[in-house]
Amino acid sequence: MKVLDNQQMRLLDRITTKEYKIPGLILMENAGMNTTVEVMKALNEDYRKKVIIICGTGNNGGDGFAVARHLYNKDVQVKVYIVGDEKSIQNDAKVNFEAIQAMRVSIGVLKDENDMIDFNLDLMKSDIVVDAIFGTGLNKPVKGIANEVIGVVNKVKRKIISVDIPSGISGDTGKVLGSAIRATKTVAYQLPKIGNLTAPAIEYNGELLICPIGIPQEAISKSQYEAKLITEKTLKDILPIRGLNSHKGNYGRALMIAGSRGMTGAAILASKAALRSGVGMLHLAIPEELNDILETQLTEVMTVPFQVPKGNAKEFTGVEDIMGSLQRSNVVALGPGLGRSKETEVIVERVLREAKCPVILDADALNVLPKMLKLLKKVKSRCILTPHPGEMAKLTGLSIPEINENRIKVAKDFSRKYGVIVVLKGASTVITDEEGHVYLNTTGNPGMATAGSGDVLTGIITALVGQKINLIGAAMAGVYIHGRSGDEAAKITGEYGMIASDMVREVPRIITEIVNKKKAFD
Ligand SMILES: NC(=O)C1=CN([C@@H]2O[C@H](COP(=O)(O)OP(=O)(O)OC[C@H]3O[C@@H](n4cnc5c(N)ncnc54)[C@H](OP(=O)(O)O)[C@@H]3O)[C@@H](O)[C@H]2O)[C@@H](O)CC1
Ligand SMILES: Nc1ncnc2c1ncn2[C@@H]1O[C@H](COP(=O)(O)OP(=O)(O)O)[C@@H](O)[C@H]1O
Ligand SMILES: [K+]
Repeated sequence: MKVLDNQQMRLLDRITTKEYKIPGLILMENAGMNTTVEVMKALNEDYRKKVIIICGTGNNGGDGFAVARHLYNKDVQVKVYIVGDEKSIQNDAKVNFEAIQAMRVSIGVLKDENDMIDFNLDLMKSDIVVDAIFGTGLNKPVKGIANEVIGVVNKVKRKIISVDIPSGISGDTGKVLGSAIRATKTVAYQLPKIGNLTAPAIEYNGELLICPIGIPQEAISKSQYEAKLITEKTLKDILPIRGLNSHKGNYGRALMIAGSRGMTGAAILASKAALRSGVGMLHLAIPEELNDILETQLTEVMTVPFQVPKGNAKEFTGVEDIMGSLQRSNVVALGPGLGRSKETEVIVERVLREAKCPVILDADALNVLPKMLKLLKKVKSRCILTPHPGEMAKLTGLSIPEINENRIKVAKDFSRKYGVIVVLKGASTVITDEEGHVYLNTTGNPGMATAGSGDVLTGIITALVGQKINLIGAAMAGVYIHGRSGDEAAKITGEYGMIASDMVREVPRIITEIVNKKKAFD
């Protein structure tokens, strides 16, 4: 599914009205009708309940007036409040405004402090609030009376249904512009906006519902978009069905360089996740002193023990053992639990210079990467980087808040600048490629914020690349499966008690489920 920014949504609206001759008023009517259905569900047929509809002076407010008209016709107790000057209401919104005036729906206007008294009283008596203050037209920080209204609405803890996007959220970035409504449910029209899906705004949507409003499919298929959502359907096109006559050689020979004293768990998690995601053969390069413990823990993995010098990193001859194994691999992943030592620097540098196969860089490989960023451009094959915002901050020199306020742009810029695929982790993981494509993940939950969770992701992506899935497909499928494994694990343990191994356990079942659906479809 496409995800649009404000301008792209406006363009799609315009194409619908101009080229497909569907008047904006019809779109607004569909939007109003669909939102009314959601309000009716929230009312649960209890006609004693009161609904307040807060409308801005733009088309988002127009949708709100249409909702008011339909609810009023159904004998629901409705009160409309307009934030701003009603004289500035125009076009389609004005048609709906004049209709509710003619129908004598109760309307109040909020222009200054004095108007807040009645509003507050009505708000206290209300059961449901419909938020139609700002939609995709929000273009500056919310101030004055609108800011005050948002503040009090958030405090009264009513059911809040936001029209298109919670008012105050930037549809372009998901950033809170001053203040924003914290909705219980958001009814987004036709396609989600970036702001509906990216952090930090995902906290504000409540339940997100995408409702059609009558924009023609042809117009949507031709429309420009900022990002695409990764869904189960995306994966059906990515994950191959295994040939009956296939053998382990068909599914890759992956090299994982992970783990160090005190961080063997990272190597174990990444390795198990890779095996559980179907890689044919997995070699794990680890310091020799850890070989016994890892061989005991990882029955199916072949270890590549390497010597770590006691003193001078220049005497790190063990790196040649790793490079030898690299020559025979069709994917290499490095970083989980590797430590931030001089040896790690040597390993990362040598891999970037010598690898002929795709390279996946995570954790400590990313931590030492700022010293040798330019090498990324020299890699013979392609790279996937899987930073969390902290690692991204080191890679870019930006602060973590700067990254989180503009996740898509930051990832996109880095991908373009260095010619790599970026998987910027966190709630709603963003994936970007060298050509500026953006993909947003829909799976996962806060239970995944637990040590080792990222190592599992690295393992899954490594296995998929090993199985010769193209890199961007592997990154997309990897984050989706990883998030679903978190969602499935949370159903059993809950978010508090979930640990990374619980996620590994769920991976095979999720992959099988998707591939089986694909088989049934084929
Ligand atoms: N055919 C269509 O297009 C369809 C569109 N649809 C709906 O329209 C919505 C988009 O409508 P929109 O473009 O009219 O913008 P909207 O979000 O209502 O806000 C604009 C108003 O807010 C004002 N304003 C902005 N920022 C402000 C601030 N910080 N503080 C104070 N004021 C501020 C701005 O003022 P101005 O910039 O003019 O000064 C203007 O008055 C979309 O989300 C969907 O719900 C559906 O009906 C389907 C058909
Ligand atoms: N709130 C959340 N919602 C969805 N996914 C999350 C959330 N918090 C963390 N995750 C996911 O969990 C993983 C954590 O990775 P990372 O921060 O590298 O952890 P670690 O280094 O401990 O393994 C990432 O894939 C991230 O997207
Ligand atoms: K809104």
